[in-house]
Amino acid sequence: MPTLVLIRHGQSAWNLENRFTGWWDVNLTDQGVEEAKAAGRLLADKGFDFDQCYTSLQTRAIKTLNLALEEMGRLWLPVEKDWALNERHYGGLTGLNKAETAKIHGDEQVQIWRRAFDISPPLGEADSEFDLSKDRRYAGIKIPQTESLKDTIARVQPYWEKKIAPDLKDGKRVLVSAHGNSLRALVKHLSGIPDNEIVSLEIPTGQPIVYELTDDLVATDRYYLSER
Ligand SMILES: O=C(O)[C@@H](CO)OP(=O)(O)O
Repeated sequence: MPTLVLIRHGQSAWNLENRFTGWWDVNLTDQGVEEAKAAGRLLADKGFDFDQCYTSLQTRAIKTLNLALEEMGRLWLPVEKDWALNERHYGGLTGLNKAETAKIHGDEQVQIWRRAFDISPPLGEADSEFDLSKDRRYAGIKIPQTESLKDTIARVQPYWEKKIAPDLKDGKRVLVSAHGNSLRALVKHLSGIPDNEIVSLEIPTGQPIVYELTDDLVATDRYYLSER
C-alpha cells in the first residue's frame, strides 16, 4: 500500500500575529518549532519511514520538514523543493491583519477571500513592500499576483501528477510538507471534495495527515496521525 503523509508547517510568526501570509516568507515561532519536532517524533513512534520528501520554497515548510526529519534521524532523505507547493498567493491582502481587515470589509467578505473556491483576493499595489519579483528563488517563474484556491489547484495538481504520484506508484514512501491552502488543494483532489464543501476544510499546523491509498492512488482513508 503506498505511504503518503502530508503536514502543514508549524505555527509561523504571521499565524501568531494573525496576518495574511501567502507567498511572503516568514519563519516558525518557538511553538511552530515544537510542533514540527513533535510531528517527527509522532511519525517515528508510529513506525513511519519515507523515501522521498517534497516541500515548497518557503522557510516555514522547509524548516518544518527538516525539524521533523531530524527527530526521525532522516535528515539525509532526498527532498525536492518547488514553488508549486507554496501557499496560495494572498495578493493585496498580504501582510494585513485578518481581524482588522474584517473590521473594515466585514467578516463575510474576509471569509470569502480566505475560503471561497474561485474568488481571488484583490491585487496588490505595483510598489508593494511584499513584491517578490526580485526574489532570486523565483527567477524564471511567473509569480502569481493573487490566487484563489482554484488557481492554487491549477499548479498543485499538475505537480502531483508529474512528481508525487509517479513516486508513490514506484513504491516510494512520500512525505509532503506544505501550507494550509496548497494542502487543501491536494486534499480536495485526493479525497474528491466538491467545490462547495472544500470551503469548510481547515488544516491545523504541525499535524501529520495520513492517506491510505490503493495501488492506483485512490484514497480509501485520510486521518490525523495523532488521532489513531
Ligand atoms: O495567511 C495565509 O497564508 C493562510 C495560512 O496561514 O491563511 P488562511 O487560513 O487565511 O488561508
